[in-house]
Amino acid sequence: MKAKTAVGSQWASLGQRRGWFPMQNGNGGASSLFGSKAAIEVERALTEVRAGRPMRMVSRTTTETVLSVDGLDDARLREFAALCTPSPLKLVISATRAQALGVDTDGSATITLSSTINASQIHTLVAEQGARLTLPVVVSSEPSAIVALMKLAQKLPAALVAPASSKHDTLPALNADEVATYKYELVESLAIAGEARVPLANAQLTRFVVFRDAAGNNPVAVVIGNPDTTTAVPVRIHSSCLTGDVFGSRRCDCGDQLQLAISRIEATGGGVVLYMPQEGRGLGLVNKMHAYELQDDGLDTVDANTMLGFEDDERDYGGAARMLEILGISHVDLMTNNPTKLRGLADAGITVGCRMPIEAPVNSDNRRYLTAKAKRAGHQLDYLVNALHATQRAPERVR
Ligand SMILES: Nc1nc2c(ncn2[C@@H]2O[C@H](COP(=O)(O)OP(=O)(O)OP(=O)(O)O)[C@@H](O)[C@H]2O)c(=O)[nH]1
Ligand SMILES: [Zn+2]
Repeated sequence: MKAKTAVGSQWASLGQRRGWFPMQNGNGGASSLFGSKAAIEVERALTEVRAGRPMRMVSRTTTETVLSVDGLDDARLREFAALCTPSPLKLVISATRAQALGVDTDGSATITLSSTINASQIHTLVAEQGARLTLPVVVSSEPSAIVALMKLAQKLPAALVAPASSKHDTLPALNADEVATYKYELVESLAIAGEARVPLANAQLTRFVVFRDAAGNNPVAVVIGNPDTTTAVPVRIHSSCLTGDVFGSRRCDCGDQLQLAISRIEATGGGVVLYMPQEGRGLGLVNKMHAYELQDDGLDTVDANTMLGFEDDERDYGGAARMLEILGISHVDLMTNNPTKLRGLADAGITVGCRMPIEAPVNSDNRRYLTAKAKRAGHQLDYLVNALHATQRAPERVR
C-alpha cells in the first residue's frame, strides 16, 4: 500500500468542518515551523510536570504556581510551601475525585490545606478509597486546566496550587486556554517517521509504519498483507497494554485480542492494526497499576479509574483517524467490542462499515474485568454468558 503523506491541510479542514480542531485564534494560533506558541508552552509545562517541578498556570483572573502531587514526599511538600509562603497551599482535584470524596461538582474542586498536612495525607485525599474530607472546599462548574495538564503528563489528576508571586517569575508559564486545544495540535502534528518490513509469526507480509507526533509519541500502523483501500479495510485499533500484549497477563483480554486481530486480518488478505500509546485506557502505565491495586481491594475496573479521579476511559480516537487518513484509508470495518471506539472513529471523520467482534478467551483472572466491561462500560460481550459457564465448570481450561 502506498502511503499518502501531504494530507495535513486536508485533514485540518476536515477537522474544522466537524468542529474537531478549533480555528486558529489570537495568541494560541500564532505558529511557526517550530509549532504554535500554545504547543510550545504546553510542551515546556509538561516537561516540568513530568520532572516533578513547579510551573505557572495563567487564567483570565489569576496566575497560580502549580506542583503535581504525584510522587510528592514531605521534603518536596515543605520546599513548595516555602516557595509559596505566606500563601496557604490549596489542592485542585477533578470532579470525579471530588465526587468520590462526597463533594457535588461537575467541574473541579479546590481544597484549602492546613499548614500541618503531610504528603501521605495528601495522597490519601487524592487517590485512596474511604478518604474523608474535613477541610474547606470550593467547587467550580468549569473543568480545571491544571487537572487537564496533569492528565496529559499521565500524573494523578490533582495538584498543589498557590497564587504566583514575583518569586516565581522564572518558572515556565502556560495560558490555561491552551491546554484544551493541545490534543488537537498533537493530532495535527502526526506524521510518518519510519517504516520497514517486519514479518510476524502469524502474518509474514507485514510492514510497521511508525508515526511520530510533536510530543514524541510513536503510534504504529501495522499494515498486514495488501489492504484494498478502495473498499472497507479491516482495522483493529489497539490501545497499548504492556502487561497483556508483551507479558501475556491473564488480568485482561488484550494480548489474546491483539494476536486474534493479526491472524484474522491476515486471513482476510489485508488490513491494519493501529497500535496506540494509550496504556491503561489513556491513564498511563503507572496509574493503571494504581487502578489494579484498587481492584485488588475490591473495586471494579470502572470504579478504580474514577476513584483515582480519572474518567473510566480517557481515550479519544482522533489520532487513529488521522493515521488512517495519512494511510489513505477512509472506510473501515472495525474489530472491537467497544461501542465508544466505533462512535469515536466515526466522529473523527472515518466511515465505519461494520463491527467485527473480537472475542478473547475468558479465564479465572480476567472474568471479573470482562464482566465489568460488559455491565458497566457497555462493551458488546454476549459470548461471555456461555464462556462464564465454562469457566465456572473448569476455570483453567477455557481455551
Ligand atoms: N485503567 C485500566 N486500564 C486497563 C485495565 N485493564 C486493561 N486496561 C487497558 O485497557 C485498554 C484496552 O484497550 P483495547 O483492548 O484496545 O480496548 P477496549 O476498550 O478493551 O475495546 P476492544 O476494542 O473491544 O478491545 C488498554 O490500554 C489496557 O492497558 C484496567 O483494569 N484498568
Ligand atoms: Zn490489557
